[in-house]
Amino acid sequence: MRPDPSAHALAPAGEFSTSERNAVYRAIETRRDVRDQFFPDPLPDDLVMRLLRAAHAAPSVGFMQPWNFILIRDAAVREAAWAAFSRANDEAAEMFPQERRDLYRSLKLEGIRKAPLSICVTCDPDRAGPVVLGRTHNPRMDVYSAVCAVQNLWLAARAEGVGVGWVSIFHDRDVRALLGIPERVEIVAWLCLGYVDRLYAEPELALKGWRQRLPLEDLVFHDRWQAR
Ligand SMILES: Cc1cc2c(cc1C)N(C[C@H](O)[C@H](O)[C@H](O)COP(=O)(O)O)c1[nH]c(=O)[nH]c(=O)c1N2
Repeated sequence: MRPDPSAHALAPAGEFSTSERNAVYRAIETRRDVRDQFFPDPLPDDLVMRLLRAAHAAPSVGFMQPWNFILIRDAAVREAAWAAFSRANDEAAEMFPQERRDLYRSLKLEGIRKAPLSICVTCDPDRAGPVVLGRTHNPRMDVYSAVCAVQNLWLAARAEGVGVGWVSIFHDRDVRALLGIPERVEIVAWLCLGYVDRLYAEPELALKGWRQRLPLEDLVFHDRWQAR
């Protein structure tokens, strides 16, 4: 039976108070990718559930909610993930020109062993059947939806005093084998989570001279693409 739409009145959008609005922007602007500042203390289950509920509140194409969240607390699994990272990171280092390679190698690019919890976020393209509202002309839309879930979790974590670090320096096949993820399911993110009490004021990669934030005005076009 179809739900009766008239039974669902629109709720007032409501205004955010100034402090609520400031809090949202503060979470956005001070969120950081965390690699090294994790405390080892386990995250309470109710906190993890709040973060997952934030992720699950994300927008998704055709409301397909294609995500799964694999919670990884087992130190042996995290150790194996770190080994997979380490192999991939050695390969990655070789791909940069010599003058960048030493700087690359000096960067800490994961917190897999230090963070008490990892979450692997996946995208199941079959979650809502073969034809999905909004995905028909761009099959990547399901993965974009899963990335929205990651960002919701990341911002909620910032407000909870929990650091999050996204690690993508892996061969897909290594993570797939480690966690038993079927071929048809896409691996979207490996996230490291743990309490933090200090965060860099700017992206660590900027502070360490890897790459600087681009001026926003260079990225905004009006009405059409502008060659610059
Ligand atoms: C899809 C994706 C994948 C990765 C990242 C991010 C995203 C969005 N980032 C984090 C990235 O380096 C970081 O977001 C930027 O440097 C900006 O810093 P803040 O996030 O603002 O601290 C990241 N960082 C890292 O140390 N190792 C990694 O493998 C990755 N992978």
